[in-house]
Amino acid sequence: MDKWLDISQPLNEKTACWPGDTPFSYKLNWTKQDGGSVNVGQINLSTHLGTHIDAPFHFDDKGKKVIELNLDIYIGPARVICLPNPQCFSIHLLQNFDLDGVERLLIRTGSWQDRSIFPESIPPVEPELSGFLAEKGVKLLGLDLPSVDELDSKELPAHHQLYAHGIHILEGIILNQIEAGEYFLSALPLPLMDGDGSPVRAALKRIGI
Ligand SMILES: N[C@@H](CC(=O)c1ccccc1NC=O)C(=O)O
Ligand SMILES: [Zn+2]
Ligand SMILES: [Zn+2]
Repeated sequence: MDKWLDISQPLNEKTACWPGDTPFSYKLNWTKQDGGSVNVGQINLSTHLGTHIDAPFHFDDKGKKVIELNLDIYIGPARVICLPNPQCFSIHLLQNFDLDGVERLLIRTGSWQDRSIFPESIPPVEPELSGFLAEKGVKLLGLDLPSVDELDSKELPAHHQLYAHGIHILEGIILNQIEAGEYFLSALPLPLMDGDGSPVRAALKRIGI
């Protein structure tokens, strides 16, 4: 039986955070050290910190909230492909891969080298890629980057176009140790009733070898 491979960013105060957004914090409200019977902590963080999924409500007031998202999107077979340091994610680049029947596509770019620093710029997903991926059957796109759009984008065209084509978004995965191939993915969001996004514990298990 193959091991689960953790592809999540560990969460602590140092986890790189979107500029101006809420960083991670954890504190103990009750402690054994102070005579309590248990340690009980409290966490505070942005819903878009670290490895996380976006709900459509993130960029559309009428969009689905996290609790409404189908769990099938986040559990099941996934293909990992390597695209080292792309300028952008275009149809031109992706058409070199056989993606027929791929439901969950995870792309390893290695573009975010120093995880302790939030990147200054990232390769964006070209909005036209959405239709191309949807035709292949993709319903989840995962990147080792903090967004699918340029970081200063206000219109978020890739976010909108992906969802318009039924493709959900997983951001900030760590794939440095993951070779291209077929895996089983588990990356369930928290049951946040009003959530615009959610941190996930993302993990892969090798299949088919
Ligand atoms: N789209 C990004 C997050 C994002 O855009 C964002 C996150 C926190 C604070 C501000 C943000 N965008 C501001 O224009 C994401 O999906 O994680
Ligand atoms: Zn996000
Ligand atoms: Zn996003």
